[in-house]
Amino acid sequence: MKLQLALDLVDIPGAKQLVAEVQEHIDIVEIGTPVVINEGLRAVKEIKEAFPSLTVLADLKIMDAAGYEVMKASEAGADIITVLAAAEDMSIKGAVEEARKQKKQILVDMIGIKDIEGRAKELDAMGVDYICVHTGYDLQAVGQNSFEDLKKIKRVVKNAKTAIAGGIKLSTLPEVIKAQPDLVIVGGGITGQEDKKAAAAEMQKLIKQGA
Ligand SMILES: O=C([C@H](O)CO)[C@H](O)[C@H](O)COP(=O)(O)O
Repeated sequence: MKLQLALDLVDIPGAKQLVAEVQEHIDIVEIGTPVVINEGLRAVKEIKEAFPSLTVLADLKIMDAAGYEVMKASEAGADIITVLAAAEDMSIKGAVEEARKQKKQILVDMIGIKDIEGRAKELDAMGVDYICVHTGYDLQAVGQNSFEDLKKIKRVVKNAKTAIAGGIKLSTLPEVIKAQPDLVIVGGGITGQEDKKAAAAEMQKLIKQGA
């Protein structure tokens, strides 16, 4: 089980500072969608150059023109690129094909999907690398989480790795770990803490114990 730090509410210098602080306690650093919107793929490039040994995920949430966008994110240095599960199958397949060419990986984000099991089975058959259940900020605000959805995908996914994102905190991490995802994605649960390094270290410890 791996820990991914999601960076959403920072600029490039802020991202570098944060990664420098917690890097020994995380496996993957995510350049979040708001950062890509504000700073472009330059954010991916600069973080990869500054921290070459860390796996970098570009959270582009691709919906169309997937092959092209995966190619551009790959050129910027992303190791993993996100595509939305709601995208057309043609787009998912295009993303997987381009990622194979570039020796990169695709994480599919299930945000907004209603038939979790059905879509996860289809995505698994299309050869995606990760399937991620995700409660976005807007549903976190009304108290939702993806813990049950994680159990659902764990039951049906045979090949892809499983991941979970959305409002995970130190207090809820043990419940997440029990369901044994391959990847736990945490943003505010680390970046919103006063002592970010301590929060990341504690999460890493729990994950290592539970893996
Ligand atoms: O993907 C995300 C969200 O849609 C904003 O881009 C976040 O990175 C993801 O939800 C993890 O962040 P937290 O919910 O703060 O843990």
